[in-house]
Amino acid sequence: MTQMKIAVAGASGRMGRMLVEAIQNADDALLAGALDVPSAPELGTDAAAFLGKPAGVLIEADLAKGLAQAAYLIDFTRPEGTLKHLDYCAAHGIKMIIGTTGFDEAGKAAIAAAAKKTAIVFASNMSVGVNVTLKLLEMAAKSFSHGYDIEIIEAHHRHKVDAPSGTALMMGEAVAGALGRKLDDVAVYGREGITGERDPSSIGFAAIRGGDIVGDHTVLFAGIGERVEITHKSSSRVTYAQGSLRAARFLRDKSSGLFDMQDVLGLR
Ligand SMILES: NC(=O)C1=CN([C@@H]2O[C@H](COP(=O)(O)OP(=O)(O)OC[C@H]3O[C@@H](n4cnc5c(N)ncnc54)[C@H](OP(=O)(O)O)[C@@H]3O)[C@@H](O)[C@H]2O)C=CC1
Ligand SMILES: O=C(O)C1=N[C@H](C(=O)O)C[C@H](O)C1
Repeated sequence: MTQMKIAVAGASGRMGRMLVEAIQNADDALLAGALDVPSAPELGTDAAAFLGKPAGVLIEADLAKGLAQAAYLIDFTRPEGTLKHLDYCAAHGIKMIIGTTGFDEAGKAAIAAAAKKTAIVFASNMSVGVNVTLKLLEMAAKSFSHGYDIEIIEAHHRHKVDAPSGTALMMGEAVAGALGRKLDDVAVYGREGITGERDPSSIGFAAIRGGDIVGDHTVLFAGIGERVEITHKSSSRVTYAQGSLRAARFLRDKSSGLFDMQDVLGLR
């Protein structure tokens, strides 16, 4: 089988490096390009230099140069970066795997529109564990639909810029959907001061930031006399990188369409 020619955006970032390493170690993938912002100190250097084994691929800021050889772009950057890459990829038929979080509604609509021109997997969490947990949450939410308060607690490293995490929001969507509620109508993002008693239909979010926590998520169903907690903890970013490669493999035979990791993992 031919190798997938994959470029990585944000190549010198935490996820970018994980992805470069995963591609270098995969028999069915070839690192075909690397992008980063013009101010990145690593610009112009070999994307795999940090592994001590150069790939012969330089980190570029220019999209035409960085994507010239690529059939896929894996993008874990920031919404404004991803949306710029999206336009280019849609215009040039480059498939995308988008892991970036923190999009507003307009950003999500732009991704859906681009998926009419190229194939895209877009998911706030690429790990198998989190995606299976989403199914467990749907089941639990249906059983705890009355008499249980639902709160979502997430913890991440000190460098994370968006809150709540994309995963916490996906978990909120899964739980709200199973209960026939709209997350926008019931979400409570943090509490302070005289808040009044808890609205029983609400879904609360709390975000913790500190140190090098890779990503912890707990959904709490709190009743009278008991509580159930469903928790996922990532101990390494490798799970996100491997999930992204699975997503690229899933896109091999697709030329357009918007998919998520539930599609990739056959969980829908
Ligand atoms: N879906 C999933 O499974 C996962 C999603 N994520 C998400 O991925 C994203 C990146 O996370 P992480 O790797 O930790 O972050 P980092 O900050 O370590 O990496 C982001 C990279 O993108 C670059 N970048 C920043 N702004 C832009 C821009 N406007 N255009 C292009 N590139 C840009 C950064 O450059 P510079 O450092 O110079 O600013 C950096 O190289 C986040 O949104 C995070 O939530 C993370 C892990 C898993
Ligand atoms: O920024 C991170 O690190 C992570 N971001 C994703 C999110 O916002 O859910 C996925 C994972 O939790 C790590």
